[in-house]
Amino acid sequence: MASLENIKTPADLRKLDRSELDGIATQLREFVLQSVSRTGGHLSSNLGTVELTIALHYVFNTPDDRIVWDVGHQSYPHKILTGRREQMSTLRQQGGISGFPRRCESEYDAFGTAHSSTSISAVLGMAVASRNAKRDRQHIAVIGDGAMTAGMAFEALNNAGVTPGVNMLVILNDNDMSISPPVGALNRYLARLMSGGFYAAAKNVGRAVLQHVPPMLEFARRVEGHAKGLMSPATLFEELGFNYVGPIDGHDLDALIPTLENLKALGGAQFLHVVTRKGQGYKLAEADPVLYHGPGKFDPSVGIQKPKAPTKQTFTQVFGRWLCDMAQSDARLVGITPAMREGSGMVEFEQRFPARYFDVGIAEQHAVTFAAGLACEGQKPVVAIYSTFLQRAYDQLIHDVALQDLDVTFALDRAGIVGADGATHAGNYDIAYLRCIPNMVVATPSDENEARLLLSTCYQHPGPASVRYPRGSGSGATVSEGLDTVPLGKAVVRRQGGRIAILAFGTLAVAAGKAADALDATLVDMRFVKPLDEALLRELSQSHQAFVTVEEGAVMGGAGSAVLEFFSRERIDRPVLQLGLPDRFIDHGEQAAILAGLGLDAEGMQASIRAHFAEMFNNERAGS
Ligand SMILES: Cc1ncc(C[n+]2csc(CCOP(=O)(O)OP(=O)(O)O)c2C)c(N)n1
Ligand SMILES: CC(=O)[C@@H](O)[C@H](O)COP(=O)(O)O
Ligand SMILES: [Mg+2]
Repeated sequence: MASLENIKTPADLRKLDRSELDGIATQLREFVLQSVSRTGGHLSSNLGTVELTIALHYVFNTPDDRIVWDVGHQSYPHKILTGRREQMSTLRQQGGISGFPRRCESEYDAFGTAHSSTSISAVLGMAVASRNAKRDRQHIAVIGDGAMTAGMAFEALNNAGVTPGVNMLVILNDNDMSISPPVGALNRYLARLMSGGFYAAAKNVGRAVLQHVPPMLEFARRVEGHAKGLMSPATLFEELGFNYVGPIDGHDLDALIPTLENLKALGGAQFLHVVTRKGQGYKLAEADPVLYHGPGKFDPSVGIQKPKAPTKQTFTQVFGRWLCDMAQSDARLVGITPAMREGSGMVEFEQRFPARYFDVGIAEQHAVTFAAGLACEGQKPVVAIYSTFLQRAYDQLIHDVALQDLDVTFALDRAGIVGADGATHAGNYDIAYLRCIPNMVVATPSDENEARLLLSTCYQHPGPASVRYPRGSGSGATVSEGLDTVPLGKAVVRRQGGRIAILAFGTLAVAAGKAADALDATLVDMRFVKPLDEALLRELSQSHQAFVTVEEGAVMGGAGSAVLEFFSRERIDRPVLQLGLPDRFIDHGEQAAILAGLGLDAEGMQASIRAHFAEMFNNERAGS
């Protein structure tokens, strides 16, 4: 039997006989399961793409032919077949391989992905470049039914369908799931494509043709004609200019391989609809693909277990509870998520307030403008969104919400370092990209209780407002039950100290507090980046010689910059040390370790402050 261990590159795979591939698929699936159970990572989607990955590398001449994995969270089988099997034990850990495709990691990773729905645009760009260079190669986008709901995917299809002379194949990997169950009219349309016995018949297209292998072009025409003959009327994708084939069974190599060979021979703009199951081959994941979408480490023989001891409440949970409480007290509240119900803590809200819950699909831009429309008519929308994904909706935030001063609350989860997902998902830029927008309130809670207070405060503010909080939990502060608010733009002095004032924006306040204790510095929980508590800053500048700003966000343009701008405007001549995230992308790893590595733990802050203000500390020592 052919062994997975002997496949160092796809060329080794291509040397195998077709009959050996089923054995490889079994080993590959088992390897994915065992490996992810030891490292944590995206499981269900990868179990679902085992056969598709084998078929693609078997049929196409990778890496010369380009494969772009949309989102890329389903690319582990691809990593394993392209020389990274042994490195899978380092997946998503500091110094290890990424959980997503990266051009710098392998020549087989044709394009870096992680934010969804970019694959068709990227592949079209590559296909046009190849056409212009008269290079004969294939360009393949593998995109899930969830990722297909984003506007960007349709922008690309719209463009591709009328672009002449491009060799591109879009493979829709339809598992009838996003992270949570799929939503929207497109999902209903895809379900219709599979109804009425059509899918059952189409499933056998490849197998039937394999039995009498005709010359390639004849074969191609027959498969094409057969699949199309089953379709009436033309699919949406045909109307957009693609040659649509499918749906076919994405776990059946006898269907996949001849169909891909056929499409390869045809060239042009091809669209293949493949049906897979999320979690395929691992019963627990098949039964609950949501739970197994992105698990931590677990024992595959028993599956994911509930923690025995109570765990600290996460910021996501604090938000979820607050949302339900506020919805209970204010009938105008509506909650919006762009396809991140679980991750954003909205499961209970959906159950309790189904008519006020909106999962709009992977459609961040639409989510924000949809909220703007709701706000125009007196509803109070809360958009729950990861900091990194709000980047997608920046123009909507400015043009549709802030410019019209609409009452929309943004609950920004995963602000700052996110850990295992790495640079693509890091929420490092929201302070910088939000604080420059007129009308926008930017709140940075320092702990879980502050998060609740600031959510209520921002919600009651009659204009656009954002509250940012990180992945996981904070100090573990007890969270009050009420819906109290705090004065907008007012900071709180948590510790009165000597010559240095540390201004903390957000959850790094805890580490900053320890540094303040050690240095006998003043500690201020700033609460808001905007409006900035200018009165307090003016006052502190009278009594302190130096300032330190601390934030888990990009230093450039961040909260520290806001303080410096204010000092400059007011001609306040005090040195300011800005502590925060440097001007480079920060790779995956464990959150606390990354922060410590950047000098953003208590010891690191202390050391930076001592070094930066060495003269002051030396004089102090000399004077005492
Ligand atoms: C722009 C953007 N929004 C949200 C996400 C979070 N996200 C990652 S995977 C996923 C679901 C994707 O569904 P699908 O494409 O069908 O792939 P499947 O998980 O079913 O394999 C979502 C919402 C993302 N990666 N990018
Ligand atoms: C691939 C993707 O974008 C999501 O699955 C993401 O990895 C979820 O991150 P959290 O685990 O922080 O919810
Ligand atoms: Mg899907």
